[in-house]
Amino acid sequence: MKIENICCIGAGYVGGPTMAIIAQKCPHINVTVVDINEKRIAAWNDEDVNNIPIYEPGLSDIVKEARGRNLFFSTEVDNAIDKADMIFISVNTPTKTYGMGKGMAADLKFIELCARQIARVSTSDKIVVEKSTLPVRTAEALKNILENTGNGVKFQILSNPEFLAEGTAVDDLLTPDRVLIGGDIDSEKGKEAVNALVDVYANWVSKEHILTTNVWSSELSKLTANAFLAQRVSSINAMSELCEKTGADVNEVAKAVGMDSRIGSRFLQSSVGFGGSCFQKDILNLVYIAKSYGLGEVADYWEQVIILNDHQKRRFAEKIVKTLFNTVSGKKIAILGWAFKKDTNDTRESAAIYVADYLMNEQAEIIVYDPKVTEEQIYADLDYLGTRSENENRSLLKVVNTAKDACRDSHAVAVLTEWDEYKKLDWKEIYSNMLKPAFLFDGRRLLERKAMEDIGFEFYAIGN
Ligand SMILES: NC(=O)C1=CN([C@@H]2O[C@H](COP(=O)(O)OP(=O)(O)OC[C@H]3O[C@@H](n4cnc5c(N)ncnc54)[C@H](O)[C@@H]3O)[C@@H](O)[C@H]2O)C=CC1
Ligand SMILES: O=C(O)[C@H]1O[C@H](OP(=O)(O)OP(=O)(O)OC[C@H]2O[C@@H](n3ccc(=O)[nH]c3=O)[C@H](O)[C@@H]2O)[C@H](O)[C@@H](O)[C@@H]1O
Repeated sequence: MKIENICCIGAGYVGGPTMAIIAQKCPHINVTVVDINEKRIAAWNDEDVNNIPIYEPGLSDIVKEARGRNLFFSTEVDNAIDKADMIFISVNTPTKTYGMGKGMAADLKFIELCARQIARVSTSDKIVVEKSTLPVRTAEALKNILENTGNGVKFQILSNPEFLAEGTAVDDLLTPDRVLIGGDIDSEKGKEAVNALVDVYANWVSKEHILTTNVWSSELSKLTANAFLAQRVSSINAMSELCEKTGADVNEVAKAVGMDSRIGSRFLQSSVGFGGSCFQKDILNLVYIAKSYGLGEVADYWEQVIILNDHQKRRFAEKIVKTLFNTVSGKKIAILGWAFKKDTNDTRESAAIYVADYLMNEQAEIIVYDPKVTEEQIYADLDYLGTRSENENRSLLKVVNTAKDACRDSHAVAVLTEWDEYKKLDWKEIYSNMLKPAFLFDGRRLLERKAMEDIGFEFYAIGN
Protein backbone atom coordinates (compact mmCIF):
# COMPACT_ATOMS: atom_id res chain seq x y z
CA MET A 1 0.00 0.00 0.00
CA LYS A 2 1.45 3.34 -1.06
CA ILE A 3 0.69 6.48 0.90
CA GLU A 4 0.10 9.60 -1.19
CA ASN A 5 -1.75 11.93 1.15
CA ILE A 6 -1.13 12.40 4.82
CA CYS A 7 -3.23 14.55 7.12
CA CYS A 8 -2.09 15.47 10.61
CA ILE A 9 -4.65 16.81 13.08
CA GLY A 10 -2.88 19.16 15.50
CA ALA A 11 -0.24 21.69 14.41
CA GLY A 12 1.56 21.88 17.74
CA TYR A 13 5.03 21.06 19.02
CA VAL A 14 4.74 17.51 17.71
CA GLY A 15 2.48 17.77 14.67
CA GLY A 16 4.31 20.75 13.13
CA PRO A 17 7.93 19.53 13.29
CA THR A 18 7.10 15.85 12.64
CA MET A 19 5.13 16.61 9.52
CA ALA A 20 7.72 19.12 8.29
CA ILE A 21 10.33 16.36 8.36
CA ILE A 22 8.04 13.82 6.68
CA ALA A 23 7.32 16.37 3.94
CA GLN A 24 10.99 17.18 3.52
CA LYS A 25 12.05 13.54 3.33
CA CYS A 26 9.09 12.30 1.25
CA PRO A 27 8.56 14.79 -1.57
CA HIS A 28 6.20 12.26 -3.19
CA ILE A 29 3.72 12.54 -0.30
CA ASN A 30 1.39 15.48 0.22
CA VAL A 31 1.29 16.41 3.89
CA THR A 32 -1.46 18.66 5.25
CA VAL A 33 -1.34 19.76 8.88
CA VAL A 34 -4.68 20.98 10.18
CA ASP A 35 -5.72 22.69 13.37
CA ILE A 36 -8.77 24.45 14.76
CA ASN A 37 -6.52 27.20 16.11
CA GLU A 38 -6.64 29.77 13.29
CA LYS A 39 -3.92 31.95 14.78
CA ARG A 40 -1.52 29.00 14.93
CA ILE A 41 -2.20 27.99 11.33
CA ALA A 42 -1.79 31.60 10.18
CA ALA A 43 1.60 31.67 11.92
CA TRP A 44 2.69 28.42 10.22
CA ASN A 45 1.74 30.07 6.93
CA ASP A 46 3.45 33.37 7.71
CA GLU A 47 5.47 34.57 4.73
CA ASP A 48 8.43 35.13 7.01
CA VAL A 49 9.38 31.62 8.18
CA ASN A 50 10.98 33.12 11.26
CA ASN A 51 7.44 33.73 12.52
CA ILE A 52 6.32 30.09 12.60
CA PRO A 53 4.73 29.45 16.00
CA ILE A 54 7.31 27.02 17.33
CA TYR A 55 10.94 27.82 17.90
CA GLU A 56 13.16 24.82 17.19
CA PRO A 57 16.73 25.09 15.87
CA GLY A 58 16.72 24.23 12.14
CA LEU A 59 12.95 24.00 11.78
CA SER A 60 12.29 27.20 9.85
CA ASP A 61 14.66 26.15 7.04
CA ILE A 62 12.85 22.85 6.62
CA VAL A 63 9.47 24.56 6.58
CA LYS A 64 10.81 27.01 4.01
CA GLU A 65 11.95 24.16 1.78
CA ALA A 66 8.74 22.09 1.89
CA ARG A 67 5.92 24.55 2.52
CA GLY A 68 3.77 25.10 -0.55
CA ARG A 69 5.52 22.19 -2.32
CA ASN A 70 4.13 19.20 -0.42
CA LEU A 71 3.63 20.66 3.06
CA PHE A 72 0.46 22.60 3.78
CA PHE A 73 -1.06 24.14 6.90
CA SER A 74 -4.80 24.61 6.96
CA THR A 75 -7.90 25.02 9.11
CA GLU A 76 -10.01 22.99 6.68
CA VAL A 77 -10.00 19.85 8.77
CA ASP A 78 -12.82 17.91 7.04
CA ASN A 79 -11.30 18.36 3.62
CA ALA A 80 -7.86 17.19 4.65
CA ILE A 81 -9.24 14.16 6.48
CA ASP A 82 -11.27 12.96 3.55
CA LYS A 83 -8.41 13.36 1.08
CA ALA A 84 -5.88 11.46 3.21
CA ASP A 85 -4.92 7.76 3.15
CA MET A 86 -3.20 8.17 6.48
CA ILE A 87 -4.28 10.45 9.34
CA PHE A 88 -2.04 11.28 12.29
CA ILE A 89 -3.79 12.42 15.44
CA SER A 90 -1.38 14.78 17.18
CA VAL A 91 -3.66 16.79 19.43
CA ASN A 92 -3.00 17.67 23.04
CA THR A 93 -3.79 15.16 25.80
CA PRO A 94 -3.48 17.24 28.98
CA THR A 95 -4.15 16.12 32.52
CA LYS A 96 -7.87 16.24 33.31
CA THR A 97 -8.90 19.30 35.28
CA TYR A 98 -12.42 18.16 36.15
CA GLY A 99 -14.52 15.14 37.06
CA MET A 100 -13.35 11.55 37.33
CA GLY A 101 -9.55 11.29 37.35
CA LYS A 102 -9.16 15.05 37.88
CA GLY A 103 -5.48 16.00 38.28
CA MET A 104 -4.29 12.54 37.18
CA ALA A 105 -5.89 10.95 34.13
CA ALA A 106 -5.23 12.16 30.58
CA ASP A 107 -8.09 14.19 29.15
CA LEU A 108 -8.99 12.37 25.96
CA LYS A 109 -11.79 14.66 24.82
CA PHE A 110 -9.74 16.12 21.95
CA ILE A 111 -8.79 12.62 20.81
CA GLU A 112 -12.39 11.49 20.87
CA LEU A 113 -13.51 14.58 18.94
CA CYS A 114 -10.93 13.78 16.26
CA ALA A 115 -12.11 10.16 16.03
CA ARG A 116 -15.73 11.25 15.68
CA GLN A 117 -14.80 13.79 13.03
CA ILE A 118 -12.77 11.20 11.08
CA ALA A 119 -15.68 8.77 11.32
CA ARG A 120 -18.14 11.42 10.14
CA VAL A 121 -16.30 12.79 7.11
CA SER A 122 -14.37 9.80 5.74
CA THR A 123 -15.61 8.33 2.48
CA SER A 124 -12.66 6.00 1.83
CA ASP A 125 -10.60 3.53 3.92
CA LYS A 126 -7.93 5.08 6.11
CA ILE A 127 -5.05 4.34 8.43
CA VAL A 128 -5.40 6.32 11.64
CA VAL A 129 -2.17 6.86 13.55
CA GLU A 130 -2.02 7.75 17.23
CA LYS A 131 0.82 10.26 17.44
CA SER A 132 -0.34 11.86 20.68
CA THR A 133 0.78 10.20 23.91
CA LEU A 134 -2.14 8.09 25.11
CA PRO A 135 -3.09 5.76 27.93
CA VAL A 136 -2.53 2.12 27.07
CA ARG A 137 -5.61 0.65 25.34
CA THR A 138 -6.84 3.94 23.88
CA ALA A 139 -6.74 2.34 20.42
CA GLU A 140 -9.59 0.12 21.58
CA ALA A 141 -11.82 3.14 22.21
CA LEU A 142 -10.80 4.71 18.89
CA LYS A 143 -11.63 1.51 17.06
CA ASN A 144 -15.01 1.42 18.70
CA ILE A 145 -15.87 4.93 17.56
CA LEU A 146 -14.47 4.49 14.06
CA GLU A 147 -16.03 1.11 13.39
CA ASN A 148 -19.52 2.12 14.33
CA THR A 149 -20.19 4.64 11.61
CA GLY A 150 -22.24 2.26 9.51
CA ASN A 151 -20.93 3.74 6.23
CA GLY A 152 -18.71 0.80 5.33
CA VAL A 153 -15.41 2.71 5.54
CA LYS A 154 -12.62 0.55 7.04
CA PHE A 155 -10.00 1.88 9.46
CA GLN A 156 -6.71 0.48 10.68
CA ILE A 157 -5.38 1.98 13.90
CA LEU A 158 -1.67 2.30 14.56
CA SER A 159 0.23 3.63 17.52
CA ASN A 160 3.31 5.65 16.60
CA PRO A 161 4.38 7.59 19.70
CA GLU A 162 6.78 10.47 19.32
CA PHE A 163 10.03 10.58 21.31
CA LEU A 164 11.40 13.95 20.19
CA ALA A 165 12.54 16.36 22.88
CA GLU A 166 11.94 20.05 22.50
CA GLY A 167 14.95 22.13 21.58
CA THR A 168 16.41 19.19 19.64
CA ALA A 169 13.25 18.22 17.75
CA VAL A 170 14.77 18.45 14.27
CA ASP A 171 17.82 16.31 15.09
CA ASP A 172 15.69 13.83 17.03
CA LEU A 173 13.34 13.47 14.07
CA LEU A 174 16.13 13.19 11.50
CA THR A 175 18.10 10.58 13.45
CA PRO A 176 15.75 8.95 15.94
CA ASP A 177 17.06 6.31 18.37
CA ARG A 178 14.08 4.30 17.18
CA VAL A 179 10.72 4.75 15.50
CA LEU A 180 8.06 2.71 17.24
CA ILE A 181 5.03 1.45 15.35
CA GLY A 182 2.34 -0.61 17.03
CA GLY A 183 -0.42 -2.26 15.03
CA ASP A 184 -2.70 -5.22 14.70
CA ILE A 185 0.16 -7.44 13.54
CA ASP A 186 -1.93 -10.60 13.79
CA SER A 187 -4.10 -9.62 10.82
CA GLU A 188 -3.15 -9.17 7.16
CA LYS A 189 -4.76 -5.71 6.96
CA GLY A 190 -3.05 -4.72 10.18
CA LYS A 191 0.35 -5.81 8.87
CA GLU A 192 -0.28 -3.91 5.64
CA ALA A 193 -0.99 -0.73 7.59
CA VAL A 194 2.12 -1.16 9.74
CA ASN A 195 4.22 -1.68 6.61
CA ALA A 196 2.74 1.41 4.97
CA LEU A 197 3.95 3.53 7.90
CA VAL A 198 7.31 1.72 8.02
CA ASP A 199 7.74 2.66 4.35
CA VAL A 200 7.12 6.33 5.10
CA TYR A 201 9.85 6.40 7.75
CA ALA A 202 12.17 4.20 5.68
CA ASN A 203 12.66 7.22 3.41
CA TRP A 204 15.22 8.43 5.94
CA VAL A 205 15.37 6.03 8.90
CA SER A 206 17.21 2.71 8.56
CA LYS A 207 15.04 -0.38 9.02
CA GLU A 208 17.02 -1.51 12.10
CA HIS A 209 15.79 1.60 13.85
CA ILE A 210 12.13 0.96 13.06
CA LEU A 211 10.55 -1.25 15.68
CA THR A 212 7.14 -2.84 15.23
CA THR A 213 5.08 -4.21 18.13
CA ASN A 214 1.51 -4.83 19.08
CA VAL A 215 -0.56 -1.70 19.76
CA TRP A 216 -0.64 -2.02 23.54
CA SER A 217 3.14 -2.40 23.86
CA SER A 218 3.62 0.66 21.71
CA GLU A 219 1.17 2.79 23.70
CA LEU A 220 2.66 1.69 27.01
CA SER A 221 6.28 2.07 25.85
CA LYS A 222 5.78 5.79 25.40
CA LEU A 223 4.55 6.29 28.97
CA THR A 224 7.33 4.02 30.20
CA ALA A 225 10.06 5.93 28.37
CA ASN A 226 8.95 9.26 29.83
CA ALA A 227 8.59 7.75 33.29
CA PHE A 228 12.14 6.32 33.15
CA LEU A 229 13.62 9.60 31.91
CA ALA A 230 11.85 11.68 34.56
CA GLN A 231 12.80 9.12 37.20
CA ARG A 232 16.48 9.64 36.41
CA VAL A 233 16.11 13.38 36.89
CA SER A 234 14.28 12.91 40.19
CA SER A 235 16.91 10.37 41.28
CA ILE A 236 19.80 12.75 40.70
CA ASN A 237 17.81 15.64 42.19
CA ALA A 238 17.21 13.56 45.34
CA MET A 239 20.98 13.08 45.53
CA SER A 240 21.53 16.83 45.02
CA GLU A 241 19.91 17.54 48.37
CA LEU A 242 22.04 14.92 50.08
CA CYS A 243 25.13 16.39 48.39
CA GLU A 244 24.35 19.79 49.82
CA LYS A 245 24.25 18.30 53.33
CA THR A 246 27.40 16.19 53.02
CA GLY A 247 29.92 18.13 50.95
CA ALA A 248 29.61 15.84 47.96
CA ASP A 249 29.09 17.53 44.59
CA VAL A 250 26.19 16.23 42.55
CA ASN A 251 28.01 16.82 39.25
CA GLU A 252 30.91 14.68 40.42
CA VAL A 253 28.52 12.02 41.67
CA ALA A 254 26.60 12.07 38.37
CA LYS A 255 29.82 11.71 36.41
CA ALA A 256 31.10 8.86 38.56
CA VAL A 257 27.80 7.02 38.42
CA GLY A 258 27.18 7.73 34.75
CA MET A 259 30.52 6.24 33.69
CA ASP A 260 29.11 2.86 34.64
CA SER A 261 28.01 1.67 31.23
CA ARG A 262 25.03 -0.05 32.80
CA ILE A 263 23.78 3.32 34.07
CA GLY A 264 24.92 5.69 31.33
CA SER A 265 25.62 9.40 31.58
CA ARG A 266 22.57 11.04 30.05
CA PHE A 267 19.67 12.54 31.99
CA LEU A 268 21.70 12.89 35.15
CA GLN A 269 21.90 16.69 35.15
CA SER A 270 20.63 17.95 38.47
CA SER A 271 18.30 20.93 38.19
CA VAL A 272 15.66 23.06 39.83
CA GLY A 273 13.20 20.35 38.73
CA PHE A 274 12.00 19.02 35.43
CA GLY A 275 9.30 20.85 33.52
CA GLY A 276 7.72 20.49 30.12
CA SER A 277 4.30 19.50 28.97
CA CYS A 278 4.78 15.77 29.24
CA PHE A 279 6.83 14.27 32.07
CA GLN A 280 4.41 15.20 34.82
CA LYS A 281 1.29 14.61 32.75
CA ASP A 282 2.44 11.21 31.52
CA ILE A 283 3.56 9.97 34.94
CA LEU A 284 0.31 11.11 36.53
CA ASN A 285 -1.47 9.24 33.76
CA LEU A 286 0.63 6.15 34.46
CA VAL A 287 -0.16 6.40 38.17
CA TYR A 288 -3.86 6.70 37.37
CA ILE A 289 -3.77 3.69 35.04
CA ALA A 290 -1.94 1.58 37.64
CA LYS A 291 -4.47 2.59 40.31
CA SER A 292 -7.36 1.80 38.00
CA TYR A 293 -6.01 -1.77 37.69
CA GLY A 294 -5.67 -1.93 41.49
CA LEU A 295 -1.85 -1.81 41.38
CA GLY A 296 -1.28 0.40 44.42
CA GLU A 297 2.44 -0.28 44.85
CA VAL A 298 3.15 0.38 41.18
CA ALA A 299 1.22 3.66 41.37
CA ASP A 300 3.03 4.78 44.54
CA TYR A 301 6.41 3.94 43.08
CA TRP A 302 5.93 6.25 40.09
CA GLU A 303 4.11 8.97 42.00
CA GLN A 304 7.24 9.49 44.07
CA VAL A 305 8.99 10.85 40.94
CA ILE A 306 6.51 13.74 40.88
CA ILE A 307 6.56 14.26 44.64
CA LEU A 308 10.36 14.60 44.56
CA ASN A 309 10.16 17.01 41.61
CA ASP A 310 7.68 19.27 43.41
CA HIS A 311 9.95 19.16 46.44
CA GLN A 312 12.96 20.19 44.34
CA LYS A 313 11.21 23.28 42.95
CA ARG A 314 9.94 24.28 46.39
CA ARG A 315 13.22 23.79 48.19
CA PHE A 316 15.04 25.95 45.62
CA ALA A 317 12.57 28.79 46.22
CA GLU A 318 12.79 28.28 49.99
CA LYS A 319 16.58 28.42 49.78
CA ILE A 320 16.34 31.87 48.20
CA VAL A 321 14.08 33.16 50.97
CA LYS A 322 16.16 31.64 53.78
CA THR A 323 19.41 32.94 52.30
CA LEU A 324 18.02 36.44 51.93
CA PHE A 325 17.69 36.64 55.73
CA ASN A 326 14.29 34.94 55.80
CA THR A 327 12.43 37.63 53.91
CA VAL A 328 12.19 38.68 50.30
CA SER A 329 9.30 41.09 50.86
CA GLY A 330 9.87 44.16 48.69
CA LYS A 331 13.19 42.75 47.45
CA LYS A 332 13.98 42.66 43.78
CA ILE A 333 14.85 39.21 42.44
CA ALA A 334 15.92 38.68 38.85
CA ILE A 335 14.88 35.44 37.19
CA LEU A 336 16.98 34.42 34.20
CA GLY A 337 15.05 31.90 32.15
CA TRP A 338 11.35 31.11 31.95
CA ALA A 339 11.35 28.29 29.33
CA PHE A 340 11.35 24.76 30.79
CA LYS A 341 14.72 24.10 29.11
CA LYS A 342 17.04 25.91 26.71
CA ASP A 343 16.43 26.28 22.97
CA THR A 344 12.65 26.26 23.20
CA ASN A 345 9.98 28.93 23.74
CA ASP A 346 7.78 26.37 25.50
CA THR A 347 7.03 27.19 29.13
CA ARG A 348 4.55 24.46 30.03
CA GLU A 349 5.13 23.25 33.61
CA SER A 350 8.40 25.18 33.71
CA ALA A 351 10.02 25.22 37.14
CA ALA A 352 10.39 29.01 36.75
CA ILE A 353 6.63 29.47 37.01
CA TYR A 354 6.50 27.75 40.38
CA VAL A 355 9.62 29.42 41.77
CA ALA A 356 8.31 32.85 40.73
CA ASP A 357 4.90 32.13 42.20
CA TYR A 358 6.45 31.05 45.50
CA LEU A 359 8.57 34.18 45.70
CA MET A 360 5.61 36.41 44.78
CA ASN A 361 3.67 34.85 47.66
CA GLU A 362 6.55 36.07 49.80
CA GLN A 363 5.96 39.56 48.29
CA ALA A 364 9.17 39.65 46.26
CA GLU A 365 9.39 41.88 43.18
CA ILE A 366 10.33 39.67 40.25
CA ILE A 367 12.06 40.76 37.05
CA VAL A 368 12.23 38.14 34.30
CA TYR A 369 14.41 37.86 31.24
CA ASP A 370 14.18 34.95 28.80
CA PRO A 371 15.58 35.18 25.26
CA LYS A 372 12.65 33.37 23.62
CA VAL A 373 9.59 33.65 25.85
CA THR A 374 7.23 36.60 25.39
CA GLU A 375 5.87 38.81 28.15
CA GLU A 376 2.35 37.77 27.15
CA GLN A 377 3.23 34.10 27.73
CA ILE A 378 4.82 34.76 31.11
CA TYR A 379 1.72 36.55 32.39
CA ALA A 380 -0.53 33.86 30.88
CA ASP A 381 1.42 31.19 32.81
CA LEU A 382 1.01 33.06 36.09
CA ASP A 383 -2.65 33.91 35.49
CA TYR A 384 -3.32 30.24 34.75
CA LEU A 385 -2.12 29.28 38.24
CA GLY A 386 -4.87 31.47 39.69
CA THR A 387 -2.83 32.31 42.80
CA ARG A 388 -3.64 36.03 42.62
CA SER A 389 -5.40 38.56 40.39
CA GLU A 390 -4.10 39.47 36.94
CA ASN A 391 -3.39 42.99 38.18
CA GLU A 392 -1.35 41.71 41.09
CA ASN A 393 0.67 39.46 38.80
CA ARG A 394 1.48 42.44 36.59
CA SER A 395 2.42 44.66 39.49
CA LEU A 396 4.64 42.06 41.24
CA LEU A 397 6.41 40.75 38.14
CA LYS A 398 7.95 42.64 35.24
CA VAL A 399 9.48 41.34 32.05
CA VAL A 400 12.54 42.97 30.44
CA ASN A 401 14.56 42.45 27.27
CA THR A 402 18.07 41.89 28.57
CA ALA A 403 19.72 40.04 31.44
CA LYS A 404 21.53 43.24 32.37
CA ASP A 405 18.25 45.11 32.84
CA ALA A 406 16.78 42.24 34.84
CA CYS A 407 19.68 42.13 37.28
CA ARG A 408 20.22 45.87 37.77
CA ASP A 409 19.54 46.95 41.38
CA SER A 410 18.44 43.45 42.35
CA HIS A 411 19.13 41.70 45.66
CA ALA A 412 19.46 38.31 44.03
CA VAL A 413 19.63 36.58 40.64
CA ALA A 414 18.24 33.09 40.02
CA VAL A 415 19.25 31.14 36.91
CA LEU A 416 16.34 28.85 36.08
CA THR A 417 16.91 27.91 32.41
CA GLU A 418 20.28 26.81 31.06
CA TRP A 419 20.39 29.18 28.07
CA ASP A 420 23.94 29.27 26.66
CA GLU A 421 23.94 33.06 26.55
CA TYR A 422 23.78 33.23 30.36
CA LYS A 423 27.22 31.63 30.54
CA LYS A 424 28.65 34.43 28.45
CA LEU A 425 27.12 37.32 30.36
CA ASP A 426 29.38 40.00 31.77
CA TRP A 427 28.89 38.78 35.35
CA LYS A 428 31.34 41.36 36.69
CA GLU A 429 29.21 44.17 35.38
CA ILE A 430 26.04 42.47 36.63
CA TYR A 431 27.61 42.18 40.07
CA SER A 432 28.64 45.81 40.12
CA ASN A 433 25.06 46.92 39.39
CA MET A 434 23.44 44.79 42.10
CA LEU A 435 22.71 45.53 45.76
CA LYS A 436 25.25 44.03 48.17
CA PRO A 437 25.60 41.36 49.33
CA ALA A 438 24.78 40.16 45.81
CA PHE A 439 23.25 36.68 45.81
CA LEU A 440 23.36 34.34 42.84
CA PHE A 441 21.33 31.10 42.79
CA ASP A 442 22.19 28.66 40.04
CA GLY A 443 19.34 26.19 39.50
CA ARG A 444 21.05 24.61 36.49
CA ARG A 445 24.71 24.24 37.44
CA LEU A 446 25.50 26.57 34.58
CA LEU A 447 28.10 28.78 36.26
CA GLU A 448 31.50 28.15 37.82
CA ARG A 449 31.46 28.57 41.59
CA LYS A 450 35.03 29.83 41.81
CA ALA A 451 34.64 32.42 39.05
CA MET A 452 31.42 33.74 40.59
CA GLU A 453 32.82 33.85 44.10
CA ASP A 454 35.95 35.61 42.85
CA ILE A 455 33.72 38.34 41.42
CA GLY A 456 32.12 38.69 44.83
CA PHE A 457 28.82 36.88 44.57
CA GLU A 458 27.31 34.93 47.44
CA PHE A 459 26.85 31.83 45.34
CA TYR A 460 24.49 28.88 45.72
CA ALA A 461 24.25 26.04 43.20
CA ILE A 462 21.99 22.99 43.25
CA GLY A 463 23.79 19.96 44.68
CA ASN A 464 27.03 21.72 45.53
N1 LIG B 1 5.58 18.54 23.15
C1 LIG B 1 6.38 17.51 23.00
O1 LIG B 1 7.59 17.66 22.98
C2 LIG B 1 5.84 16.12 22.84
C3 LIG B 1 4.49 15.86 22.92
N2 LIG B 1 4.01 14.60 22.76
C4 LIG B 1 2.57 14.33 22.78
O2 LIG B 1 2.00 14.82 21.56
C5 LIG B 1 0.69 15.32 21.77
C6 LIG B 1 0.61 16.74 21.26
O3 LIG B 1 1.49 17.54 22.01
P1 LIG B 1 1.90 19.00 21.55
O4 LIG B 1 2.16 19.01 20.10
O5 LIG B 1 2.94 19.45 22.48
O6 LIG B 1 0.52 19.79 21.84
P2 LIG B 1 0.11 21.24 21.37
O7 LIG B 1 -0.86 21.74 22.39
O8 LIG B 1 1.31 22.05 21.04
O9 LIG B 1 -0.67 21.00 19.99
C7 LIG B 1 -1.87 20.34 19.88
C8 LIG B 1 -2.71 21.06 18.83
O10 LIG B 1 -3.88 20.29 18.58
C9 LIG B 1 -4.94 21.17 18.24
N3 LIG B 1 -6.23 20.51 18.36
C10 LIG B 1 -6.84 20.05 19.49
N4 LIG B 1 -8.01 19.47 19.17
C11 LIG B 1 -8.16 19.57 17.84
C12 LIG B 1 -9.17 19.16 16.92
N5 LIG B 1 -10.26 18.51 17.34
N6 LIG B 1 -9.00 19.43 15.62
C13 LIG B 1 -7.90 20.08 15.18
N7 LIG B 1 -6.92 20.49 15.99
C14 LIG B 1 -7.03 20.24 17.31
C15 LIG B 1 -4.74 22.31 19.20
O11 LIG B 1 -5.38 23.48 18.73
C16 LIG B 1 -3.21 22.44 19.24
O12 LIG B 1 -2.72 23.40 18.33
C17 LIG B 1 0.41 15.16 23.26
O13 LIG B 1 -0.26 13.95 23.46
C18 LIG B 1 1.80 15.07 23.87
O14 LIG B 1 1.80 14.30 25.05
C19 LIG B 1 4.83 13.57 22.48
C20 LIG B 1 6.18 13.76 22.35
C21 LIG B 1 6.80 15.06 22.52
O1 LIG C 1 6.88 13.15 25.50
C1 LIG C 1 7.47 14.21 25.46
O2 LIG C 1 6.92 15.31 25.50
C2 LIG C 1 8.96 14.26 25.44
O3 LIG C 1 9.38 14.51 26.79
C3 LIG C 1 10.77 14.69 26.96
O4 LIG C 1 11.24 15.77 26.17
P1 LIG C 1 11.12 17.29 26.65
O5 LIG C 1 10.15 17.40 27.77
O6 LIG C 1 10.89 18.10 25.44
O7 LIG C 1 12.58 17.67 27.18
P2 LIG C 1 13.67 16.91 28.06
O8 LIG C 1 14.98 17.15 27.46
O9 LIG C 1 13.30 15.52 28.33
O10 LIG C 1 13.62 17.72 29.41
C4 LIG C 1 12.50 17.66 30.28
C5 LIG C 1 12.82 18.42 31.55
O11 LIG C 1 13.77 17.71 32.33
C6 LIG C 1 14.86 18.56 32.64
N1 LIG C 1 16.09 17.74 32.70
C7 LIG C 1 16.42 16.91 31.67
C8 LIG C 1 17.55 16.14 31.73
C9 LIG C 1 18.38 16.20 32.85
O12 LIG C 1 19.42 15.54 32.97
N2 LIG C 1 18.02 17.05 33.86
C10 LIG C 1 16.90 17.81 33.82
O13 LIG C 1 16.61 18.55 34.77
C11 LIG C 1 14.90 19.58 31.53
O14 LIG C 1 15.56 20.75 31.92
C12 LIG C 1 13.41 19.80 31.31
O15 LIG C 1 12.89 20.71 32.24
C13 LIG C 1 11.49 13.42 26.47
O16 LIG C 1 12.89 13.63 26.58
C14 LIG C 1 11.11 13.10 25.04
O17 LIG C 1 11.71 11.88 24.64
C15 LIG C 1 9.60 12.98 24.94
O18 LIG C 1 9.21 12.75 23.61
